[in-house]
Amino acid sequence: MKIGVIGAGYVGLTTSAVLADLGHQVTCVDFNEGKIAMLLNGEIPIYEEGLAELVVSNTKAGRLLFSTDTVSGIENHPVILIAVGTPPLANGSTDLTFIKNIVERIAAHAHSHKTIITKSTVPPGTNEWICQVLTEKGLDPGSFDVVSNPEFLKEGTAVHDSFHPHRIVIGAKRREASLLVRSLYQKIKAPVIETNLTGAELIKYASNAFLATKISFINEIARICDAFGADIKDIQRGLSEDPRIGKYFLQAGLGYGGSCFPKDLSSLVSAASEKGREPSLLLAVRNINETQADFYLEKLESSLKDLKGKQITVWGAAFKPGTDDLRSSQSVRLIEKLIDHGSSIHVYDPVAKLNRADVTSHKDMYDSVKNSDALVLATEWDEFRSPDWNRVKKLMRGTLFLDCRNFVDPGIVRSYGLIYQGVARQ
Ligand SMILES: NC(=O)c1ccc[n+]([C@@H]2O[C@H](COP(=O)([O-])OP(=O)(O)OC[C@H]3O[C@@H](n4cnc5c(N)ncnc54)[C@H](O)[C@@H]3O)[C@@H](O)[C@H]2O)c1
Ligand SMILES: O=c1ccn([C@@H]2O[C@H](COP(=O)(O)OP(=O)(O)O[C@H]3O[C@H](CO)[C@@H](O)[C@H](O)[C@H]3O)[C@@H](O)[C@H]2O)c(=O)[nH]1
Repeated sequence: MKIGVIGAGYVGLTTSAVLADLGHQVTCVDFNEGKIAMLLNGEIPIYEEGLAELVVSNTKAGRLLFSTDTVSGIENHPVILIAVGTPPLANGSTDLTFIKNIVERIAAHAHSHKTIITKSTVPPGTNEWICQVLTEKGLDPGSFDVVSNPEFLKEGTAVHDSFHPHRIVIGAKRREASLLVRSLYQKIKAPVIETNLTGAELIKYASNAFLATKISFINEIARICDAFGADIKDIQRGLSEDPRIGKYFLQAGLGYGGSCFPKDLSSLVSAASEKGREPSLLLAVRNINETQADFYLEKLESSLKDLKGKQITVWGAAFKPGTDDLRSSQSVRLIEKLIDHGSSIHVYDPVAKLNRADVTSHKDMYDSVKNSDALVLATEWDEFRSPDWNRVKKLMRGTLFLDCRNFVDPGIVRSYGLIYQGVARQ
């Protein structure tokens, strides 16, 4: 099938490469000229395991093209997949500017039947609204279909997740449109859930809200365990053995970040409030996450007495390992709090680039700890699991190690003469 994908970000680029690999003819369009120039040059603008290989092989096979020409992307493809950003506004609701822009362009340049697939995460009611706008702008309702087909990939494992999704959700008004989208993914083995447009939008929001709830739940339990001197890792193990609870998304720590959970939770809160429904659980989930960094800050403060003038090294800046994405990173939230308290910050991340005037970024993890009073592990990259602790201890001025992700063995760290600290760790 001929597909025009609008947006070459984490979702658009991955989806383009995967659809091309499944045998479709894909043109990935982005108005960011720099991004498209890189892609045309065989370079990948984001860090995502396996994506470069997939892009290169499908480009060579002639199934994957890149362009900045949105109009041709619309005119030349019967299937248009929207994967533009839907960032948060200051009040927590969703900024639909990029979606509106593309819908207007579709209205102006759709000269034959179009199946418009919304992959971007959008608030309930948005796809119905797209149908309405297209009709108001003069498109015959029979000349287009709008399908909500939300994306569930995780950054860091985006390619794998796209080939092996837990489910494919398709929201449509007409059976034919739903079947067409099903056929795009014919080669992928996954349960298909068919619903209407708003149902699909809400499955996406409910999924992210539930996962965020699990994380805030375990972080609240960690706060309680910390007060009683219990180890959260034991509680996690005990919970996970019950299949009704499950073992995923119960890693206590600094809390959730990224471009999705914080934004989508706020968007759902906003959508619910607009309809007069008080989302009290979601508000609590968000509140726990927003205050989680304070617990780690207090741990540092209680050990170092005064954070002012202290040199603190932070390992990990990305919102999670496996990505260069810094959006809503909890590590950055903690760094900003430390700066506010007068600490000087040194950062090392194997991939993410934190370019800020008030932070010293290092290319080498050992250089980053030289003369530091404390070392903070904020993102659990593999290379932080068992560094040369001897070297770390010798290079540091102080002895404090704060593990914000419960990632390393406290006994090992202590055996090198360092002080191990965490929330609810023994
Ligand atoms: N990042 C994820 O892990 C993830 C997972 C599932 C769903 N989502 C959702 O998918 C959507 C995209 O997320 P992302 O992380 O890929 O965003 P992104 O910011 O990485 O990429 C969006 C791209 O769209 C381009 N764009 C915007 N308007 C355009 C237009 N009119 N024409 C051409 N290009 C245009 C931008 O230049 C940008 O490159 C969001 O709604 C997000 O919530 C993201
Ligand atoms: O047990 C856990 C699991 C995750 N996290 C944190 O939660 C955040 C999000 O992690 P993850 O879900 O792995 O990454 P995302 O790439 O943001 O993916 C989420 O958001 C995407 C965008 O909507 C969805 O498509 C995915 O299904 C959903 O997992 C990160 O900061 C993690 O550190 C925890 O603190 N504890």
